[in-house]
This record gives sequence, structure tokens and C-alpha cells, in this order.
Amino acid sequence: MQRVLVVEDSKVVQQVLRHLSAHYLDVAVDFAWSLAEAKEFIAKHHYTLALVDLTLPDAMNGEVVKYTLDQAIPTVVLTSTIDEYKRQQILELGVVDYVIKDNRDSYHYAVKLVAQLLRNQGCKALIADDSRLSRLLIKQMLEKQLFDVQDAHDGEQALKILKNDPEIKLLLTDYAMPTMDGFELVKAVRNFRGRDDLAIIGLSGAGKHGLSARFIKFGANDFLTKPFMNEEFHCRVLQTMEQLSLIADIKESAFRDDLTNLYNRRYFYQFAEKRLKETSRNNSLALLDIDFFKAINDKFGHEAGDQALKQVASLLRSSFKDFIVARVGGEEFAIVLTDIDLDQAYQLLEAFRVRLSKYDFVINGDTFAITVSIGLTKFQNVTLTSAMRLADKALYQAKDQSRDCVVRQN
Ligand SMILES: Nc1nc2c(ncn2[C@@H]2O[C@H](COP(=O)(O)OP(=O)(O)OP(=O)(O)O)[C@@H](O)[C@H]2O)c(=O)[nH]1
Repeated sequence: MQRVLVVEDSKVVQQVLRHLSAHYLDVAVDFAWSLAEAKEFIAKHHYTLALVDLTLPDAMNGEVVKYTLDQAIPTVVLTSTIDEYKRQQILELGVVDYVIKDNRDSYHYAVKLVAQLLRNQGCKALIADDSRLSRLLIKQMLEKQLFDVQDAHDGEQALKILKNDPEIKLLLTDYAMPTMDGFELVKAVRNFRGRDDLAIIGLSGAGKHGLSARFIKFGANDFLTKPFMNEEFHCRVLQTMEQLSLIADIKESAFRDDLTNLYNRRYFYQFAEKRLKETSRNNSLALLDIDFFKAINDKFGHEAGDQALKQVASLLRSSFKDFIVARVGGEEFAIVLTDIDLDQAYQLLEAFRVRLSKYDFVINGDTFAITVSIGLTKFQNVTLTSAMRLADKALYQAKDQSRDCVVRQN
């Protein structure tokens, strides 16, 4: 579990940071007023990151920063003033970055920076550069941002690594390299990894006019000229990764059902088509429909009906953790059960049906029961249309029989 420590002695600033953390950080956050209190927290918990004020009543000269770094906690510094000397001092300590507290937006920036760093943790990055020293320096800078970093000494090696590891999310590539230069690499990579799936930042020495535009035209997300300042590097990488995260969030929410947060119909159809192409896998498809749902709406109100749908979704999610569950209609759900045979799928669905029928739905003080009818069919070597037709036919048979049952069609 990720955990963040914030150390700040101003009541007002701490309040603002609490508010922003609750909004942007989906992890446990502890707030300390002083170095002494920070030490107590650190003795009790493991922290992924610290956001600390440089000057505290019991640590006037940045001792808190030295302490968090000594404890191997990546640290972002908050400071009210900065001059070149102080900037050098802070950076030499080895902090991730510093934020100047000169307006309300700086707190916003600081918390969003922490949020992106948390997302970077465990995220894979690749450096392609023929200079060993350059690779080493960039590696250190990326590791400060919590990336898991690999490196390649030329374009060909980088391409091979990228082909074998779809989890790499960031590529930093130099322009001039033997065997395959940065442009060729970017062009080749874009054939199989899109801009919103892999971020690419082009790098090159100063004075190479026009390289930045060409890098971007070939498919890079951004460009940096060497030598770059620490702050510029961090800002560019963070902004690029933030864009990638935003696109991933938008894509994710486009595939989710608003009410239940299960996958929606659109996602289900895309996923199901993909799964059907993997002909060697043993799959089943189930369509599940709540019985007499209209009566629940009529008796307890539409709002209670919504709550009931949410609870059914939550039971489905916990019972079919290893499988894809989607809400495909008002009170209709689809499940693709992968890598198990039809008999095993039947047993799982039957167990769910019994579990649900015994569950007490308590909504606004009313307690009621819900049952479901389920149609099941094999999901292999068929078209999606015919599998859906078969599952639907089985579902109608279940409704015709007695409801509250599972019917399968081979
Ligand atoms: N509260 C709520 N109701 C919904 C939602 N989507 C669909 N419904 C209701 O679900 C009900 C479905 O009714 P029917 O198709 O007649 O089915 P049923 O009452 O479940 O009967 P059987 O399926 O035959 O057992 C309708 O009253 C819809 O208004 C929703 O998002 N929220």
C-alpha cells in the first residue's frame, strides 16, 4: 500500500494540502507539523514519498529533507523562497524536485506532482543512447521519479526490448546512435505502439537545428535538448506522463458503466471479439437478467432500483474476479468465463445464483430478495452474433421455465 507523508507547519497551507490530497491522491496521507512528529510517523510506517516544507520551527535549515532522504524516502520540497545557491543546495541533496510556495496554484502543482510520481512507481521506462555517461545520468533522474529503468546502447537494441516488453510506458531516445538513429527508432516503434500507449521524448545535443520538430513529426510526444536543467527534465517527463495518464483515464471511463462501474456494452463487444480470436482458449459466455426487476422499481422506487443494481454488480464483481463482467442492458449483465470448460462455468454460475437468491438486499430500510435467470453457452469457434443469440435463447428458456435458474445451450 502506497503512503505519503506531508510535513508542513503552516495551518493554512496544511489545510489546503489536506483538501487537495483528498481530491487527487488515492493513497493514505499523513500530515506532520514538525520534524519531531515526522520522525514519529516514519518510525511507524513505510512511505513511498514525502512532501516536506524546507523550513520548520524545529528544523530551520532543511534538516527534515536530509532526514527523509536518509530514510530513503523520495522527497519533494516545498520552499517559500529560492535563489541559485539554495536551488543548488536542494538539488545536491538528491530531492526529486522542489516547488516554490508563491501562490495557490503551487500547492495544486505540488500535489499533482506527487500524484504523478505515485503513478510512475513501478512504471517501466527505457533509455536509448550510445553514450554510457548520458544513459547513467538519465537513469538516475528517472529513478528519482520512481520509474523502473532499462537502457539500450543503440536503436536496434531498444527496438528489440520494446517489442518484447509492452509494459514499457516511456522511451527517451537520443538522435545520433549507431545501427539505427532516433528517428528510425521512433518511426519503427510507432508501427506497434501508439502515442497514447507509449510516451516518447527525443533527445539531442545543442545546435542541431530542426531536430525537435522532426522528432515530433516522426511520432515523439516531446523533445529535450542536451544539456538540460534538472527542473526542465522533470517537468517535461512529468507532463508527458500526465498526458498519458489522462488519456488512459478517459479511455477507462469511456468503457465503464456510470451506475455500477462495471465494464459497459461497448467494452464488452470489443473484448469479446478479441477473445474469440484466441481460438485455443476454452471460453463460455453467460447472459444474466434480474427477475421481475420492474416490480422492484414499482414497489420501492427507481432510486432503490438503482441501489439494487449497484449491489448486484458488486456481488458479480466479487464472485467473478478472474473474469470480465459487463452491464450490457438495463438489468442485464454479460460474463465471459475464460480458460474453464462449460461444466465448470455452469457450476460457478449456479453457485452465484444460489448466493444471490439468499442475499438480503437492504435499501432505505426495506429488505427484499432478488433472483436472476442465466443463459450460458460455449464461446469458442463461433461468431459473436451467434454466441449472443445462443446465450439469449438459453436466457429466455430460463425465464420461461421458472426463472431463478441457469440454462445452458451447447
Ligand atoms: N432503477 C433502474 N431501473 C432500470 C434501469 N434500467 C432498466 N431499468 C428497469 O428495468 C425494468 C426491466 O423490466 P422488464 O424488461 O419488464 O423485465 P423484468 O421486470 O425484470 O421481468 P423479467 O425480466 O421478465 O423477469 C424496467 O422497468 C426498466 O425501467 C436502471 O438503470 N435503473
